[in-house]
Amino acid sequence: MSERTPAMPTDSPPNGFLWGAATSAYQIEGSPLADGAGPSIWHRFAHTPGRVLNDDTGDIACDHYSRWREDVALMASLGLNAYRFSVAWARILPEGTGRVNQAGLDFYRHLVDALLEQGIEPMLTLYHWDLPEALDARGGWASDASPGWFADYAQILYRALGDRVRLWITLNEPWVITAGGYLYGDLAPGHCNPRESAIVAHNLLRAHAAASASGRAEGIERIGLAVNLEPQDPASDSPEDQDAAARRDAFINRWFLDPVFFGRYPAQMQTIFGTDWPDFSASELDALRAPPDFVGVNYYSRSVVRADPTAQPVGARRVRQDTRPHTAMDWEVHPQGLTDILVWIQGRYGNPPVYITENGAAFEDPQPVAGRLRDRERLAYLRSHLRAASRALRRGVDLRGYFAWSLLDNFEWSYGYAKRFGLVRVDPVDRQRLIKDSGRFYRDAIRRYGGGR
Ligand SMILES: N#[N+]C[C@@H]1[C@@H](O)[C@H](O)[C@@H](O)[C@@H]2O[C@H]12
Repeated sequence: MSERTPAMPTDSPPNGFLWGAATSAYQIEGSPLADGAGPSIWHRFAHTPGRVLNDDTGDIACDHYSRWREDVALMASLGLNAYRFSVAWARILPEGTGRVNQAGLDFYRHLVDALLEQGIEPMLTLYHWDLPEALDARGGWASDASPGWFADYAQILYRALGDRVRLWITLNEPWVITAGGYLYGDLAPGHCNPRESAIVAHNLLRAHAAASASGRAEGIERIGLAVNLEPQDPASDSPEDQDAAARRDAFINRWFLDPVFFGRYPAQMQTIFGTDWPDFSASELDALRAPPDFVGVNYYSRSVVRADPTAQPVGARRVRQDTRPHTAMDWEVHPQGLTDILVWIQGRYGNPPVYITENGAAFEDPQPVAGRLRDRERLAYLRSHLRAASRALRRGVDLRGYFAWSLLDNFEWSYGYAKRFGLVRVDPVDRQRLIKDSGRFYRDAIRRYGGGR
């Protein structure tokens, strides 16, 4: 990679295109119990020995709860015109329902006002995995009452911030919430129960519908759903591999989008879960229909899929593409998959407005030298994926923005601080911020193609 900023990778995007970065509360804020906040399931999970690499916790994280003014200034210096963040439910409702913690609301109101003062559009995620511990004690997302809890929480935020936040996301990655938290158990709350996971997924969809309706009632006009999407390419032309890829496509890409757009689950879900799949009535399925005003696409990589009856519950497994570059998460670098998945949404769901709400990569960063961090691999990843987004725009996809994951190196869930996705380095000792070369590249791309703030 030449020392000079590489040729920009993309045609001019449409006017009003958002150039942002994304984070989430538990991953960056720290101070999880400050100013009256209640504990979340991630506070408990991270403090459970053995659950997180190196027993890292989000107790400090990026110390954003104290440094938010500095971080807004950092966003402005990068030229961002948008910023996606999440609200920690337990800062607003320490017990999950009932008593509102005004200090929690004030934190997010100050953050939003500071963003607006800098001409940065806030995109607010209502739920990014950190359920109040008090609600998990009452059954959590497996509880039939959970959609109501979520809708009530959402209404509090709509009323507090709806006059200044225009872009709302109900849930971040319901598939990961379900699979990580209730099927595979590597994420909070750490359950491994297929039937419970199917019920949790259903309640998450009910919660999205309830929070969407609650938002409409409050005059909120742009409510989206952020989903992790991953093209599933069969490893061969064999019927077995083709069927395996189709099952994994249903399991990962359509489990949540088909219900919200069509009011039905993919047919493969019954095959995948067998007797663990609940017998949902027609009215229960129809109640899931809640088309989002926009789809938030979190894209990282694709999968090449081979049939494998031992790889349950889908009977399919990923085949590593050893000849291709991979990130520190061992995910193949495959920018064409971003174009493909955006075009897939366009064709399957009627070309809805789309934001790339997360795209980025973890790599083993070099140490900074003379105040510069040359993260060449992350810069190349960003460049190739911006180019891929540009190809989708040329195909007529209604793409309205791109949010890099992530603004800051942060708490990467069960990997702790071992995996770094940031455009900006956060020193593990003093939390000092340092814009990496990838951040400089993004800044230059925004200046040249972004239309500015
Ligand atoms: N892993 N990984 C990085 C990133 C994670 O840090 C985000 O919180 C999730 O929304 C999504 O999984 C993607």
